[in-house]
Amino acid sequence: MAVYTDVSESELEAFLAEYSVGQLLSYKGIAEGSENSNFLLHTTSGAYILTLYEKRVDKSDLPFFLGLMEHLARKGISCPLPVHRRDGSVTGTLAGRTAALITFLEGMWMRRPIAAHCREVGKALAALHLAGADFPLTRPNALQIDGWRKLWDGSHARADEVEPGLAAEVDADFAELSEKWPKDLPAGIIHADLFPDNVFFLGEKLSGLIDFYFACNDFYAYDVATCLNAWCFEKDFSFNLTKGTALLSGYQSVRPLTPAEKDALPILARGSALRFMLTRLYDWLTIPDGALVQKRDPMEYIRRLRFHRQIKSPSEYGLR
Ligand SMILES: Nc1ncnc2c1ncn2[C@@H]1O[C@H](COP(=O)(O)OP(=O)(O)O)[C@@H](O)[C@H]1O
Ligand SMILES: N[C@@H](CCOP(=O)(O)O)C(=O)O
Repeated sequence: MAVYTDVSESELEAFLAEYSVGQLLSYKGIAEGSENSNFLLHTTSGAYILTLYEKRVDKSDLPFFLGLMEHLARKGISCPLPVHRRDGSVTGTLAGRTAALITFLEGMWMRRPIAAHCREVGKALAALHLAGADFPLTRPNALQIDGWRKLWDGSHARADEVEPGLAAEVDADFAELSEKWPKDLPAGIIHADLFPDNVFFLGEKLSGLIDFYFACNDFYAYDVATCLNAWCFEKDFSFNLTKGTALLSGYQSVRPLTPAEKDALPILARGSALRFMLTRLYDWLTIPDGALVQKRDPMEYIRRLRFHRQIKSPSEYGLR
């Protein structure tokens, strides 16, 4: 459960007094998510999400994240909007944490996405890339190879507890990825975490994107690779070519990939799998058992890494 910080009714009411959102009617912690503490709020003016920013969010990045949501919404991307306080600011302090109120988005995330959902996600991702192109702020991706190394340094010594031989296996990935990582591909604002739990649907129609707290500037095709990892593998870790084809053709119907982006897809998919394996591994080894947060299995991403290592051509992802 992602509620790291408890909030009392009286402190929440004092926080809300700075906004023009009416009176608090109810609030409850949201079990889903892993990075921040989230609450669903009902006030006399409607439903809102209250987020208290926790360990992985650098508070100096909040103008980027919240400003990006406003920019994308203005450009027609369906995403939450930060609610402004009476003084015009979009963050305040609550229970000792920096906190923001954002609008509630209707819809639910797909536990078992089908190809039609993957196609919609591909289209939405490309639309996000185009809409972000003139966003004036930038944020380097903290989770590129150097950032991965820091995570790895904190986990390496215990990696073999998860699976014997894992440390050596991942060391070899680092060596190869450092050598082959692309240097020059089309780049701009990327979501960087567009997993199924961050995409809402009403039926088969995509109703919105949430959770921009990993958004940054990086290669667009890296975002595509992350979506292939997050949306197109089955529970048995087989890659679903029909879903891959749907996601990639959806993306390309809005923003065609360049030949260089297509060629880079296997190495980007491998790097993306390594990145998510590393954050999961770090949490797996450091979050105490019994903590109120759902730990995600790093092995799911080791299995993807193993798949990407043996890819010979980007067409194996369903690329046309
Ligand atoms: N704007 C929103 N509208 C509706 N539900 C939301 C919204 N933002 C977050 N949620 C709910 O909160 C959960 C956690 O949000 P998320 O931003 O993914 O948290 P975290 O950054 O901690 O992973 C989501 O799965 C969703 O159920
Ligand atoms: N998507 C990441 C974890 C980040 O969680 P989120 O709830 O913020 O999307 C993973 O699956 O490892």
